[in-house]
Amino acid sequence: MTASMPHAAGAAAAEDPPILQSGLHRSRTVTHGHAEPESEVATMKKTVMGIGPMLQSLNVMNEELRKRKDNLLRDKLVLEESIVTCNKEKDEDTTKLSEASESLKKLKTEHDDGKANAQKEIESLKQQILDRDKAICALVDTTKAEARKLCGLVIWYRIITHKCRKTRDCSLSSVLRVEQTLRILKTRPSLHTGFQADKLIHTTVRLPGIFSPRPRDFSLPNSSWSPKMMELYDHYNSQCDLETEDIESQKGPWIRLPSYNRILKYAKGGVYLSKIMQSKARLFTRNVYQVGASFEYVIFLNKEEKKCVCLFQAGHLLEGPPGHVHGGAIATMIDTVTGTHATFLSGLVVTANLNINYRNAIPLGSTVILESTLDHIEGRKTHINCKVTSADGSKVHTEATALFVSISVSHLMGM
Ligand SMILES: CCCCCCCCCCCCCC(=O)SCCNC(=O)CCNC(=O)[C@H](O)C(C)(C)COP(=O)(O)OP(=O)(O)OC[C@H]1O[C@@H](n2cnc3c(N)ncnc32)[C@H](O)[C@@H]1OP(=O)(O)O
Repeated sequence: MTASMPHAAGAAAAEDPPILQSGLHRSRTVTHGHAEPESEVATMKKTVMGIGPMLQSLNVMNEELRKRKDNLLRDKLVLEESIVTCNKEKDEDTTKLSEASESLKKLKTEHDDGKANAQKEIESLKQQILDRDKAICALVDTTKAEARKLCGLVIWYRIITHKCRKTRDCSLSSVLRVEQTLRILKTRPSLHTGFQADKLIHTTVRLPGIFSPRPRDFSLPNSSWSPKMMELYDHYNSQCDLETEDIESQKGPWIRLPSYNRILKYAKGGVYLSKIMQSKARLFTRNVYQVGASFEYVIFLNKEEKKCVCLFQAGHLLEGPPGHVHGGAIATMIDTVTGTHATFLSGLVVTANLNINYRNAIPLGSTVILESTLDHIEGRKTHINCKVTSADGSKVHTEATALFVSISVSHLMGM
């Protein structure tokens, strides 16, 4: 029976749900088969009765599906909305990004311009410093002996004045003010009328702070000084004019020379000056901060008698022979005192020759006196004698002669 069904009916049956299919199948069987019609009807009825709940569940399913579809549609709408928002934000971000990169580009250009300008200014400042350095060298290199002396004193005596400690210029500005200094130097009568030591000293105290602005003065007494050292210090210091810090107007026969651990302050940029102004450079005799450990000394200068006296207390770091001072340390002190003395007398000098006779060893920790006297000056040569004695003068420890030769600043730079 089933095999004889027409194709159209078979196709329709294939599209119907399985439950309906069985009912239809039977009704078709009844129609074509003409067999047991009543039971067929009853079956049909049963089938139709069964369809109701099925339809109900299908409707429930349908409703659920519809709800899900609605939910999905709502979700889709929400998603679409957020996509729109995202796109808007993306557009805004893109605009902001392009604005930011634009201003970054602008900033970079400004920065580059600023950098180039600063570079130019630095170059021009360097050139100014260089020009001034050259001007100093040119002045020093003049044939005038007074000019040489003057410039030597300008360099060296700056540190022996009290006034230099009051100057607080930074290195760069001080170098830039060299021009002003040069003007002062050129108008000094001493350049043309002969060497006038007092005036030169006075000139040097006007110099801007090439030197350290407020350095520690190592020549002042400290807790390590022995009673003998203090006694001698008081003796000479009481003969110094304490009223004024200006060397030119000091009336006492003695001047206590301040002493710092840094002679020249570092100046940036200048080829010539920076060659001799090294930031880490420290005076050999003043580079130990621990009081009493190495060289404790103070130099007094007597302008009228053209002599120097140095009170020296040798610390435990200066040992040579057990319990006694190293010969090199003694030589160092002799060179220092005679060198300072020669500088006062002749301006910028270097030691050319030093002859030393060690007569009696110096006990470590003891106080001795170094007396530096002028032998004679002969052209560029300054001959100095030096004697090292015990504090009471009863024992001669060392005797020396020293030769100092005057040099120009450019010689110093070329050394
Ligand atoms: C107040 C301020 C305080 C400062 C505080 C600092 C405290 C520190 C102080 C510390 C101070 C420490 C100080 C230091 O530690 S200074 C450091 C140690 N010294 C040196 O490094 C000096 C190196 N030498 C030179 O630069 C040159 O050789 C000099 C400049 C010396 C001479 O070369 P230059 O080419 O310029 O000149 P020249 O050769 O035509 O000679 C000129 C004249 O000199 C005579 N001659 C030369 N050499 C000798 C010799 N060995 N014995 C005897 N005679 C000598 C020569 O015959 C001639 O005489 P004459 O033919 O004209 O008659």
